[in-house]
Amino acid sequence: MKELWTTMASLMGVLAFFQTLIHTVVPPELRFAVLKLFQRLFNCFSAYCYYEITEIDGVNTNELYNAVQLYLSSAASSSAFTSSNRLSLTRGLNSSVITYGLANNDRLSDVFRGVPVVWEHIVTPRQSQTFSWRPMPEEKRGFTLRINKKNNALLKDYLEFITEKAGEIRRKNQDRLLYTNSRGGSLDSRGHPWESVPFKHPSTFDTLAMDPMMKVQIMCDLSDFANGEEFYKRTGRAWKRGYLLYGPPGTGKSSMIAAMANHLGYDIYDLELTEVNTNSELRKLLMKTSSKSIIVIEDIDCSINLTNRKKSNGGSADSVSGKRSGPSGSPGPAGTGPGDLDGSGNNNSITLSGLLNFTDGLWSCCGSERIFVFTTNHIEKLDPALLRSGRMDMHVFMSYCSFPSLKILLKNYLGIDLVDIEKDVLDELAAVIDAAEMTPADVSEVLIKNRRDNDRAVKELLEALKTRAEKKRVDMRRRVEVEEAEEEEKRALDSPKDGSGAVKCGDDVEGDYKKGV
Ligand SMILES: Nc1ncnc2c1ncn2[C@@H]1O[C@H](COP(=O)(O)OP(=O)(O)OP(=O)(O)O)[C@@H](O)[C@H]1O
Ligand SMILES: [Mg+2]
Repeated sequence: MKELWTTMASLMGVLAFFQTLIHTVVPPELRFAVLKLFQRLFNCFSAYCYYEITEIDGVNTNELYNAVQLYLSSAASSSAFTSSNRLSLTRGLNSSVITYGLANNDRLSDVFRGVPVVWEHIVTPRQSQTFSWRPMPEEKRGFTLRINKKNNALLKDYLEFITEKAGEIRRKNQDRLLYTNSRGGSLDSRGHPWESVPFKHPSTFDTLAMDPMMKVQIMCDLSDFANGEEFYKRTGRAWKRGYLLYGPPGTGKSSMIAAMANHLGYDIYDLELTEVNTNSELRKLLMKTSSKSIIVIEDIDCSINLTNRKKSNGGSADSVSGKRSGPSGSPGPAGTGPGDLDGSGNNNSITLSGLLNFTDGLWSCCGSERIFVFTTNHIEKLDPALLRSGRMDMHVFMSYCSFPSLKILLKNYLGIDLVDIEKDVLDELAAVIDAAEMTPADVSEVLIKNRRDNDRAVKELLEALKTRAEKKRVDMRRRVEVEEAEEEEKRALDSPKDGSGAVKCGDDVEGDYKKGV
């Protein structure tokens, strides 16, 4: 230890000597050049390479600086780093997360693929304010990366790794945004058609009550999609995916969308189709969405006149205006038909074809990594073109509360497992749950109301399920009786009085019709 201190003292002495020498011997105008020369000499003999990443690159913000800052901020609190004692703390706009940062002129060590590197945050006062169209910060900030020369080949990969990590952190730290086009076609001061608010829906796949197998399947599908950049590139497919969620009201379709957004860290664009007037307006909205987002159209059957396309195929509606589908007159995306309005901007109303182009056509690929989600309570009302395979990649039926779903709701709302419930009560629940056809929303309601007393909550739920199942049974019996009576009546009307049933030649059919028979 003593030897180390002695060596350090000698080195400091030598350094001080050279500094004084330079100051006395070298004229001031040459000092900078001499120092540079010394630095070059030092670099020649040094085992390290140094890279500077400044905050401002000319007059533009250096994205790499921001990425490094974010990366180091997350890593600063991690034990993988030989961390310094001084860290700066910040909280960004729209964020509820506090981030750590490397304090001014401080250092951090990192290891990438087994290679140690050192980062230094250099902050110096800006000497002269050069002319610039935008105000420059008073301090010059930058990171210096020190890496061993023999590991220099790793630099590109390391910086790519940092950029990717920074993107992840940014998405995690920043609250999701929920966009809406409720202003109709009007733009804000920045020419943006979407309005946004922070999205703080707490729904996750853990809180979502649905068939566990289906849940896992959807989660895997989403993860594959988010990590599938290479796959989509290789196969020449646009990096987008469509989900159609259908089922009765209160079965969790909207909750599922929130869970998807929270799972992937994507923003949501809630597209109000009734506020969109033309196909071209729809296209403009699409162009202004960012990647890594979910574009949602809720209750698609109520949002658009779905007979529109059929009419246009028949040549009655669209053929009047003589519009064709593709830019070269070809049909748009498969199944859009000759009446397709491709969003040429001349239509005075939005059509199903315009919507199909929105999700499938060339314009759907402006930007990437986007998910389209449509929801409906009435899948039978949707145009087959919207349902045909390949249009919506996954059709997800959100069903009434099943036994596995009930298990999740009991855990979420009451904090109990099935083993905590008496065996005969559990058997009764299992026996009645499917017949009751109660939605998860209804079940949640009963559990919320009685959540102070778990036994009471389960009892009330059982009662509600039994009542509902009985009502369903009675309704069903009544419906069957009515149907049987109608059938009987129809049969009686159909059976001819003379027993033959055939209309004889010369019968005055038209006369009977006129008489109102
Ligand atoms: N599958 C579910 N898992 C957990 N909670 C659910 C589920 N379904 C419904 N809920 C609860 O019921 C409420 C209403 O659900 P949600 O809005 O997601 O239903 P929906 O299917 O979108 O209904 P609608 O068709 O009327 O839009 C939610 O706030 C949630 O608390
Ligand atoms: Mg909904």
